[in-house]
Amino acid sequence: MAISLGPNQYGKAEVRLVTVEREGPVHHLKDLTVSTSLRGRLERTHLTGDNTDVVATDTQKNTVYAFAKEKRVGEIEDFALRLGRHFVGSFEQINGARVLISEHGWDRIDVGGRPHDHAFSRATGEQRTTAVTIQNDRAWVVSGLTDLVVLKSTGSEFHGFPRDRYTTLAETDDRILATAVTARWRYRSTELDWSGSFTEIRRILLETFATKHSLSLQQTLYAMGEAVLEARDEVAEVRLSLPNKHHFLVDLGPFGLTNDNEVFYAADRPYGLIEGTVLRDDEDPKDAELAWYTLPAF
Ligand SMILES: O=c1[nH]c(=O)c2[nH]c(=O)[nH]c2[nH]1
Repeated sequence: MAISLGPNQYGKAEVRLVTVEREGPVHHLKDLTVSTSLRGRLERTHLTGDNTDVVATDTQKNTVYAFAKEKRVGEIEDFALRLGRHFVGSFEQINGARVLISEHGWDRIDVGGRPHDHAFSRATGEQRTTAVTIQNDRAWVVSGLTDLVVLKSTGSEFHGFPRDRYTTLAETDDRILATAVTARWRYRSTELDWSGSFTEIRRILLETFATKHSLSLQQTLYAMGEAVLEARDEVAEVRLSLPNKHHFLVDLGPFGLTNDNEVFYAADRPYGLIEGTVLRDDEDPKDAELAWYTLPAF
């Protein structure tokens, strides 16, 4: 029986990097979690333990910190591209790299109506993300956001689904719709105004969630992805993962009270999980395959 080494990668996961950029008394904070993975001619270490080709994960971590000092970190996409290209360009045996970065937000503390120069409070759980893939001299960028929690208190219905002997869910033409958006979008280019693009895509996702009258979370998911692709030429495809954060009407009957869509129980789990991809038809599927390889499907 012949046995061989299949696809593999290795690196340092979740390097925590915080930088302070000083503009006189005003400080600018960047708070990142960076993961690097390298691919290439790595049979020797796996098959015999000969580490000649292994760029140590410790070296990968140190490179993240040194790069943060040597040049302004800037946008997470640019930082990830620099790191990935460095590893592939510097080591002949390494022909591919994946760099994942999530950015944690900090808001300036308001003191007497003025944003403080150097004191911050952690923003919500929402994070901005990027996944950069380098393969020889090519690069792909998949950016996104996680945990953008949204709720609309009307403008959402759910009915017309099949009923069998296990179905108890009541049909509704007016329910709360709430979710924590994880969105990732694949860019068609590696040189962009990343921050401007992110801000616009986030705005479009929020606006569409708010304004699209929803007959299902699936319909809302498609509408959100479609709106991004219609407005943003730089985006090739959008993947969304939307947990349905159910808000159930509380039965107030036992207390002799009616519930006119006013009192809800916010369930923690289980939750519906609606996931999907919205695509342009004219894209090369090979690009998508390489850009998403080993990333969560949604
Ligand atoms: O928007 C929804 N989609 C579903 O597939 C579903 N299933 C369910 O029980 N509630 C909902 N809501």
